Amino acid sequence: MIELKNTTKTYQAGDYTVKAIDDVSLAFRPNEFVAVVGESGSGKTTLLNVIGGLLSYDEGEMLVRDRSTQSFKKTDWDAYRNNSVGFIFQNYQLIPHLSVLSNVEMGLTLSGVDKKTRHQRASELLDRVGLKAHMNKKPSQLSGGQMQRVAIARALANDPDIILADEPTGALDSETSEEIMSLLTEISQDKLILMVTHSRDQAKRYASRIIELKDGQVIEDTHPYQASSRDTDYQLNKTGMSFWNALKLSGQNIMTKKGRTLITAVAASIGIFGVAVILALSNGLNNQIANFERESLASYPLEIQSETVSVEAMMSMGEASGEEREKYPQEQTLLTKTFIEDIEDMQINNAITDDYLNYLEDIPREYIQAINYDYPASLNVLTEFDDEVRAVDRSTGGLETLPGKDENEEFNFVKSKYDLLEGDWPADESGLLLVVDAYNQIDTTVLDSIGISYSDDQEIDFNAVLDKEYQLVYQDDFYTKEGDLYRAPQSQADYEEIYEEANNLDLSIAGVIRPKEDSNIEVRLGGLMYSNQLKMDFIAEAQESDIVEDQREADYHLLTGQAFASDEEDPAAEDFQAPTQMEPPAEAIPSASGAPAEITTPTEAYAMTQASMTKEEWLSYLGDESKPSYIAIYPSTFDSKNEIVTYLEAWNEDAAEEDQVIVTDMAALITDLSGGLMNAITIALVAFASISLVVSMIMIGIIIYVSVLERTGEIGILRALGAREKDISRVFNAETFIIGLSSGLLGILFAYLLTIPINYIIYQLTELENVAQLHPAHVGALLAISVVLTLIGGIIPARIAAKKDPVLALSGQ
Ligand SMILES: Nc1ncnc2c1ncn2[C@@H]1O[C@H](COP(=O)(O)OP(=O)(O)OP(=O)(O)O)[C@@H](O)[C@H]1O
Repeated sequence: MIELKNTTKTYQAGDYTVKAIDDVSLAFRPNEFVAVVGESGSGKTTLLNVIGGLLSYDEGEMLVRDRSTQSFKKTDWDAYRNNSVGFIFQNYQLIPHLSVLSNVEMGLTLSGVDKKTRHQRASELLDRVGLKAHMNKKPSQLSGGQMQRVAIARALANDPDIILADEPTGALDSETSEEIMSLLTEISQDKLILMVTHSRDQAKRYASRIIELKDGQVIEDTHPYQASSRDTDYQLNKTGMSFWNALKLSGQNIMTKKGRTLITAVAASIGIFGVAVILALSNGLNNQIANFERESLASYPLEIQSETVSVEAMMSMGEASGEEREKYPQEQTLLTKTFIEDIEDMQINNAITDDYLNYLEDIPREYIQAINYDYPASLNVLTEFDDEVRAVDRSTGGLETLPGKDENEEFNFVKSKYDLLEGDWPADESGLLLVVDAYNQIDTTVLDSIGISYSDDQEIDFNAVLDKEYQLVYQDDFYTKEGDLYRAPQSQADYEEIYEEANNLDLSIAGVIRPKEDSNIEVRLGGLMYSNQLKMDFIAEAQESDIVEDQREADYHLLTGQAFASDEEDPAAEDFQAPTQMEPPAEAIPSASGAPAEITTPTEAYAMTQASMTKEEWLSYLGDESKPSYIAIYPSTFDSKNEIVTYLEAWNEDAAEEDQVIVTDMAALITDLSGGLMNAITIALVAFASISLVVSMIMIGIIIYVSVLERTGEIGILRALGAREKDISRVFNAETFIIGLSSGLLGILFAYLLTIPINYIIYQLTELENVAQLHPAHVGALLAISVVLTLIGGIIPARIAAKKDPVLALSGQ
């Protein structure tokens, strides 16, 4: 059955070594009751543990059913203990948090026997040791003798070949001892029993063979045996514990320390709780921002300008040129950069061709609220003010076209976005609208320009400005031919004269309007708005005018007689205009009825005679250009804007590079900024809260280590029953898993509960509803993070547990 050949086991204790078993050769019969006796320290327990596979021998050989164990790997020893050996200890070694039945079943569980068979076999054995009625009790509810019977039943569960009993009656009174001994005698009918005992009497009474040890050597053997039979078909059935069983085992263990586990889980949940609250808030705020954008930014148009400089290019103006340069250097040296030389490359010339305009016309109408076209032509609008006639100065504000291709469209738009405070909506193009801001204000500079008198302490009645008159003067009347040149009006007398021209179109203020409360249109200065049709008519007239027809022919400026600036001019030349002048920023936000910076006053008209002007620019200014220089597309909804963007991008995909048109999306720019900021704040806060996750992780590690210390005995028993090292770490990983999952769930629960008062407070402060919202994806991720982090925290203690020496573990070390 079992055979030791010159087996030696040496303990290394500090400097000196102890040969606990010294060159022992013994063979055992398949069924006999062997008592091992000897003085204390003679090596009895060591012999038992070597035979039981709990200790490895150093020299010699051990055969199991004639098979050498020298080639046994760790897991083979585990399987050997599980399949072939049953242990009975002096102090019973039952797992306290499992029922009697589960204790008996454990060995079967480890060898993968199914639940039903397990249950049947365990109850049979409990019946055999007379404890069937107690099988659902916990070990602590039994007497010593009863506990030892449970241990015997457990030792028999896997039907092993060998039962190893180390002083099985050492803790029992004599009467109970006798009962246990008769039970063992009965078992020895068909099994090998090796029993360590201090009592020679007991050995003589029950054992069929007595082996006496002294200093690790056999000094007496009453019934020696020579192994003869050859039995070589010994097969090991590998053991293992499924994660589910580990979970059940640890779950039952945790049930014995509910309070502590709960406190641990609560403490560990703080990190998850913090991150969950931050994510809930940032998720909610992002939703709020998205909603806000949907509602408000829908009114921002998509803009197309004939000439534009990309935002990125503008931003690069103050930055280092080329390679990385140090900011605020110490060196007393001057460095060069070539921003202005490079600006030409940064400038985008959008080819607004007829084809492109037609393409814009084909945008499905349901996507669009209005399209606003602005032309470079400048209207000559005059008005009377303090008995003087003056031109309305568009550079300081006052005149803007209404968005919309035709009257229908522009009035739909303006009516949906503005309230009419006084007067009527214009009946035709001669009607102007006076725009005030949310406080009913108009800037004084604008009032000066559009000729409305005011004094600081006096409010102007809306009725006083209604019907105020203006004159639109056509080019033929505005510019007078003098010889080869033309003259722009300069004196008060000139203005008074042209103000009375019969051809002039009479304009008047038809109504006063203000942006609706929910329109999100911000009026900056206030001023006048006129219909698109008015400008189209003016342009049509201008194209037939003398000055335009003559200017087309002439190569010099008809006001000054001087040559024009060339189109191919070197941009680095001295009269280069800074990009801010190329594209007045006011035009970027056309809804702010402010100051589209086109030039109409005498002084500024004079500026148009500057040498920097090209012929083309001057002609456009006069009105010889029917293509818009600026287009604003107002989407009907936030979603339809994306449709429009897709539609416009399709044009660029098909077009050659020079025909591509860059569309500016101010709203997207704002969105990117705000979204990015929100994400940055979230990341910072989550990183902060994650510190507590790390703290939790360390805490879990410590708690699991404490659990390892407490469950040391259990580790020993499980190992004796055949559990692999892997199964032991699995048991503790299961424990961390339970703690991690519960702390994650608790953290989420607390975070969810906290969102209720948070939302209440935010609502009281801002009237924003349900800002803090936990996203299901975040919940899932946080639970996973909680479990993974605690598992990481538990790895080291679980490894310590797995590496524990089973013999030491059994003695509680
Ligand atoms: N883990 C160990 N490390 C070092 N020495 C050990 C260890 N375990 C046992 N020994 C030594 O090995 C020898 C045999 O010990 P063992 O426990 O086998 O004796 P025993 O006969 O079972 O004693 P007892 O009857 O007191 O239980 C003793 O000298 C003991 O001190």
